[in-house]
Amino acid sequence: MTTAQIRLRHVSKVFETQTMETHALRDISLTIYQGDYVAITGPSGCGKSTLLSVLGLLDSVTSGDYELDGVNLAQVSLDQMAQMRNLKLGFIFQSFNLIDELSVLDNVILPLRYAAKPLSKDEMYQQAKACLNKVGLSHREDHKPNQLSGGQQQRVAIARALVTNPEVLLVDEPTGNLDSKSGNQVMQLLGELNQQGTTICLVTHDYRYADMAKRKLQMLDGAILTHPVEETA
Ligand SMILES: Nc1ncnc2c1ncn2[C@@H]1O[C@H](COP(=O)(O)OP(=O)(O)OP(=O)(O)O)[C@@H](O)[C@H]1O
Repeated sequence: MTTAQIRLRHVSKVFETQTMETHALRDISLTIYQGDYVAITGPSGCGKSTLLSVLGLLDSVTSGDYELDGVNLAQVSLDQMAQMRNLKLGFIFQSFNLIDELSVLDNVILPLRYAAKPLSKDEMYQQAKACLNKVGLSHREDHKPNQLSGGQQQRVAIARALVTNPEVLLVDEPTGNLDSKSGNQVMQLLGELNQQGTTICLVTHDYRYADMAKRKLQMLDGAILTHPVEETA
């Protein structure tokens, strides 16, 4: 686990409204390595989701540098950034964000329809079916999401995140809407994906789940309090 995949250097994020400025991230320097499993914890409002959005190229930084696989993102166009996001990153959120009108299989296929390199219909179906198999839901592929339990829906969302073969999974409170048994299953699945080589960055309020990661980062007021490994800023 030595190749740096993500490197933030002195990153800050300020949200400005007409009446106030919020310093959501303050001078964050952080390296995430290939195959890493990082859990981010901290009180409500400390900046965890903002950090994940920045890591996921869903939000820009106010200052500082972000390097993804050695590419400084300040030097790429918005189109290139969107391509890197689609190619390299997968997202899992607390709310499953599945489309109820589509079957489970069609939900999982969806990201492939927007891929830069379009696959044939057969390839898309094969890839989506393989991901559903990975999350143990092959037998539900023709169901609609609202015919599944919450835990099953989250596993569909995980299959959808995996279908583009992302190098990094960014995961925000994946168990927030689940009972503890389903939550444990989802966390076990994330652990297996990490063992198979996927880098994981997880935001969680649950310290039991944070303990499953290889490294824990604690945030407070937009800053990272603990650095279990030395950061090169
Ligand atoms: N779009 C926005 N505009 C203005 N302020 C924002 C915006 N998004 C987040 N913030 C503020 O930035 C700070 C960090 O928010 P963030 O959502 O990252 O916290 P969090 O640690 O994920 O919280 P929670 O655990 O409650 O989800 C908060 O003070 C929040 O109100």
